[in-house]
Amino acid sequence: MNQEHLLGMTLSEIQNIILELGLPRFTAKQITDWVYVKRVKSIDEMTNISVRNRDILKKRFDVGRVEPVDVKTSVDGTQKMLFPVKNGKFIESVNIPEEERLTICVSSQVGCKMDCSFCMTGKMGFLGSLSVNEILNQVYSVPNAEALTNLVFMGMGEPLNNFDNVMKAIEVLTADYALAWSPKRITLSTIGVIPNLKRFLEESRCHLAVSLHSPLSVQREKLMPIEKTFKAADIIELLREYDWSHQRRLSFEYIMFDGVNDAPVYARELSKFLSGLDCRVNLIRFHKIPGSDLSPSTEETMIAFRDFLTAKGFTCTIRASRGEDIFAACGMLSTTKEPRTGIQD
Ligand SMILES: C[S@@+](CC[C@H](N)C(=O)[O-])C[C@H]1O[C@@H](n2cnc3c(N)ncnc32)[C@H](O)[C@@H]1O
Ligand code: SF4
Repeated sequence: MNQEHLLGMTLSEIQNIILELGLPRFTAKQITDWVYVKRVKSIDEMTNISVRNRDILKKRFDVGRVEPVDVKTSVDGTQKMLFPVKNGKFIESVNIPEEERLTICVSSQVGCKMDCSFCMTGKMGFLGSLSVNEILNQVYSVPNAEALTNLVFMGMGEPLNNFDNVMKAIEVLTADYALAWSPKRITLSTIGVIPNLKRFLEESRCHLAVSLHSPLSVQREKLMPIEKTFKAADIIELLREYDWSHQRRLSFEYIMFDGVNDAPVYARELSKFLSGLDCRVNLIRFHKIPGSDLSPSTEETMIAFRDFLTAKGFTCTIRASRGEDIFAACGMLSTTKEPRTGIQD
């Protein structure tokens, strides 16, 4: 039986279905409450809906919750979950505990077509986009799901290449009838697919992280083929049109590659490139991947780079690597072969 899933539907979509099925109008709100707030896994648990009406629902729908088939826990407490998705494929999600927070790093696609030279997910190629159900199932089915405080779209895939489903997932996360999260608890990371970036800025109030990695177009193009189509300079120009001085946060991610983009001249160019923008810069240690000549910068180089940008007035941090021992760190997610045999840093 190919059931449709309730998890992933907005209130108005459920209202339309309720009308179609001839059920009482208030059933829609009861369903969103059971699925999104009470977090039930089956229609039978929706005990304030009559048995007859539950039977009508069950003919076409299920809740659509899927448990991870594998959970790995890092020495630093980071957890990586492997979820099955449609067509026999798999995706990974990561839970990152830190002080008072528990952040989930969700995937938006299986693989990615953007082919950045430093990224394991990119090496998989593009195998499909996740449905709203598959995105939200990560949020509902990871261990400690009810304790999650923040969400980042930094797992597998380019979220702006799955725009409609990512935006609908954000709608559910922030809707009063569902999790009622503040959009400030959500950060979308993108390499800058400009048309959808513009829509994201206009249609959501979530934080934005832009993967920049070089202030120089020629170099960025070598690292990230997207630069041919959407130039970082045009992304910056677009971002300058928005007011970032209030609650919404803009950050730039900058992976530091030894001898490539980590010399003082790059720090100077970067500060000129971003000058006047109210933003943060996150320096990311490169997690080495098989088949790539790139290597991580040294700790001293990263500190000097950070100190330069800080002196120029930027809030600049060196992002702590989390979950490297279980291949859960940024850019290390890949589900080409399961179970994976492992790569070494
Ligand atoms: C995997 S991407 C997913 C989100 C989106 N596609 C993007 O590129 O921003 C999340 C972050 O991981 C970074 N990343 C990718 N490969 C990496 C690696 N090998 N080491 C460190 N960071 C990496 C990306 O540059 C990006 O900033
Ligand atoms: S860094 Fe992001 S956009 Fe680039 S290949 Fe990896 S997932 Fe795709």
